Amino acid sequence: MKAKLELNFYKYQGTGNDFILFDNRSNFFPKEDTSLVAFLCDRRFGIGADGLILLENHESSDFKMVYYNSDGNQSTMCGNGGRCIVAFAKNLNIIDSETNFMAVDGIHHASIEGTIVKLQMIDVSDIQSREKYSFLNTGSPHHVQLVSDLDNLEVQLEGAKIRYGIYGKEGSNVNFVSQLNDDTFSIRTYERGVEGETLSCGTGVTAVALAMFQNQKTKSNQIKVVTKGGELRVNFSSKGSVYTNVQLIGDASLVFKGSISC
Ligand SMILES: N[C@H](CCC[C@H](N)C(=O)O)C(=O)O
Repeated sequence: MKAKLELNFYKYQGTGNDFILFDNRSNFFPKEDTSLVAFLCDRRFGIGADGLILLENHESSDFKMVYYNSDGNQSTMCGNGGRCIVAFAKNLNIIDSETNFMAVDGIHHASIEGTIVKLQMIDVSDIQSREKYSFLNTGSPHHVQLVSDLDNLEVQLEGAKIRYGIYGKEGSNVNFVSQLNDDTFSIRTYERGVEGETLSCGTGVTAVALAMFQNQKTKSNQIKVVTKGGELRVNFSSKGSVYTNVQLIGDASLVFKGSISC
């Protein structure tokens, strides 16, 4: 018989990508219980979210981020989740306006002003360009493909075909893109581990900005990306095909807090 848990949680969203966050500095959370994570993320039977994030102590940085997709499994870096945990750490008075925190892909510097969080992403140096798409890793794996009619695309269907058809069990996130003007793109993303379209995907937005620059669709290194959940900006430096000082910038805020018995 599993012991009853009374869990105090915080619900955050970053441009519509939504997460359940726990202050797990006391290590109370049963981190191997994937069915609990999937239940909490369930939009009918649980709280509902695209993912779940634990904030934990870390010996040499302000805190550690542990990320789970809504399927219950721990996964690779989440850019929007990274922006939300910075807002969470600020609200917990763990940080002021700047921070360095540990995540699955290493240390991230970030700053927060109001609800706008600027998150440094990993350097990117391996963008694989094919005839119809690019593949790169911005902390999570991303397929990036320009399409003609983004608004009417069946993202669930077409995204799953690519996620399973090209990338197999390991999978990839799948981003469909249209160019609005020289420095602005619109995207829709099928997210691995959610196995569906999310309103935005931070590592996906970052991947689109870098792939569009690499493929000479833009000359700007300050890119605006329009998602269903709002606008994000990606700034970066480039030297040849190496991208550094990659900054993901946008809104992240608390929606509500609560407790759940399970
Ligand atoms: N679903 C992604 C992780 C979360 C990415 C997304 N929520 C973001 O904001 O970067 C994966 O398993 O690769």
